[in-house]
Amino acid sequence: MEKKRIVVKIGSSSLTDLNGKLSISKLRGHVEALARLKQQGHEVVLISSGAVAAGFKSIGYLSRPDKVVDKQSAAAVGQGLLLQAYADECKKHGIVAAQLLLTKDLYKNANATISNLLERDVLPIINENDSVSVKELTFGDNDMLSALVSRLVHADFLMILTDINGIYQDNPMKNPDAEKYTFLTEVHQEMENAATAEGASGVGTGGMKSKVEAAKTASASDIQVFIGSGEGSEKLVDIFEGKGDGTYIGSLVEPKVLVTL
Ligand SMILES: Nc1ncnc2c1ncn2[C@@H]1O[C@H](COP(=O)(O)OP(=O)(O)O)[C@@H](O)[C@H]1O
Ligand SMILES: N[C@@H](CCC(=O)OP(=O)(O)O)C(=O)O
Repeated sequence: MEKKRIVVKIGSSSLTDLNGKLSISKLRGHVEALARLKQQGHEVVLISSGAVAAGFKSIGYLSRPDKVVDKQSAAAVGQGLLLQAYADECKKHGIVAAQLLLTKDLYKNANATISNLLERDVLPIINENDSVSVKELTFGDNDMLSALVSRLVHADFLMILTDINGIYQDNPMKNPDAEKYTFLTEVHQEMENAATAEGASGVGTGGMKSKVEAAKTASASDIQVFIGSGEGSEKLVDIFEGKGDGTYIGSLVEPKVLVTL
């Protein structure tokens, strides 16, 4: 199989339990799938949310806080815990994990470091440096961060894992009859209109809207995009092979069908 450079983005909704707290068992499942993808010979970069989810309880909040400074404080505590959990799980698969906390004004400086880490078979794990990112200087959310990093490192594939199995014509939480987009060659206007900022879980930022914007940014640079979910240790390999449960945007993965609604 041809070696590809793959960026995997895991959102808060895919890392948390029903109370919005970091779920180590979910994280463990993702690491197993990342390890399988690496075993196939691909270069893998992980963009992981979850710092706020991992930290809010330790600093006295019963649920995920809303105020920016509270989230920044929760992230300051949680990021260390998040990375420790990743490092522990990665070690079980013989993988060394590296942490990169990026800011919007300086993220391009990370390019050489990421490439060097990939050459050394290390798994770069990237998050926004939440505690120092103020409103004017944030990526918005990790969806756009994942698209920009994908462009920076000339990735072939961006896989955005979330709590829903793809992009629907309408938010399925409101409209259960909404149909799903499966394979598209590019983001089109109907899809942009369909994707709302609402997040069902309440732990994510940006909802589907930010994922579609990220998909638009990445696919404009010829990066194949997948947005959806999956189960088990083969889920990322399945996504790579076109068997993922979600929406594909781009022309790397068959079938190359443009769906127009
Ligand atoms: N058109 C749509 N298709 C699918 N999901 C949508 C759509 N519009 C809004 N959503 C919502 O977006 C949510 C995922 O976004 P979010 O909670 O931010 O995830 P994450 O934490 O993974 O970044 C879904 O749970 C769903 O409720
Ligand atoms: N950087 C924040 C997450 C921000 C974010 O975009 O979250 P999500 O929409 O769940 O990917 C954190 O680590 O908690």
